[in-house]
Amino acid sequence: MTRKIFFYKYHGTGNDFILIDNRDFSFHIENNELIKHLCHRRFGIGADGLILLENTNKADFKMQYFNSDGNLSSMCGNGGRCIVAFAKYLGIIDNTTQFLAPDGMHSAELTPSGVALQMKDVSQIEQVGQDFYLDTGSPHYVKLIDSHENFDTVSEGQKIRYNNRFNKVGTNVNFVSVENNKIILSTYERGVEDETYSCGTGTVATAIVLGLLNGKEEQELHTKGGILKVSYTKKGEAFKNIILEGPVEQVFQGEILIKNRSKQL
Ligand SMILES: N[C@@H](CCC[C@H](N)C(=O)O)C(=O)O
Repeated sequence: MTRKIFFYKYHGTGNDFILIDNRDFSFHIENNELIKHLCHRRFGIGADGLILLENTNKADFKMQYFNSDGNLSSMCGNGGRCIVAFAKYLGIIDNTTQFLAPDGMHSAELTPSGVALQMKDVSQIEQVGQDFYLDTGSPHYVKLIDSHENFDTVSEGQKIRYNNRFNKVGTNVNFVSVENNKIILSTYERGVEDETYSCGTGTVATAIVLGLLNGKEEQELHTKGGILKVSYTKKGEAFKNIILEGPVEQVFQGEILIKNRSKQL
């Protein structure tokens, strides 16, 4: 028998996601093969990840995030911005919200230019040679490079993501250059195992690293899929009140046909 599940497709600066209203818990999160299939760009809908909006008694809603490999993962900044717009679309929230995400509670608001999302405070930043490693809700390695011209983010990203240190748990890898006064960022994402057009937690990690070096508390970063703004307050060693802001867009609605593909659904 074929079952149908309604889905929505959103992107935040080109980081694209399948969103499902799972307040009735009818979509089973153990179904990693189905999630992987839905995210497949040839055989499925195609997306960098899948996000479930669920009920919780602790906040307006709960966000569950899966990478396109089908596995439940840590925080997704662009996905967090998309789910806020989705909650507004569903009439769950008005213009401000508190919601529960994989790394804890977040507050967010809809702004004229999209969604501004408060990210978790960051105080531990490890220097690795000339590079940096930090957790902004998800783990991020940040490397400063001279230029993105002829730079291969996938192969350079894989060298770090699969090195002895990160091979098992993985890391996202960000490359940043400053060209013509523009901050240009590219990201190799674990769990997608490819370059994505933008990564919210990676943009925050990169802005923090740049903030350590240039002292600025507000920066605009250019990703492949658009511009994201990051601001924060630096208190001693800690970066607090971190806000990630940028556009989000609902681009599709449709029905997923479940043809006995999965035992759980
Ligand atoms: N695209 C995301 C990051 C998603 C999580 C990442 N792939 C991981 O598993 O660490 C973002 O916008 O932050």
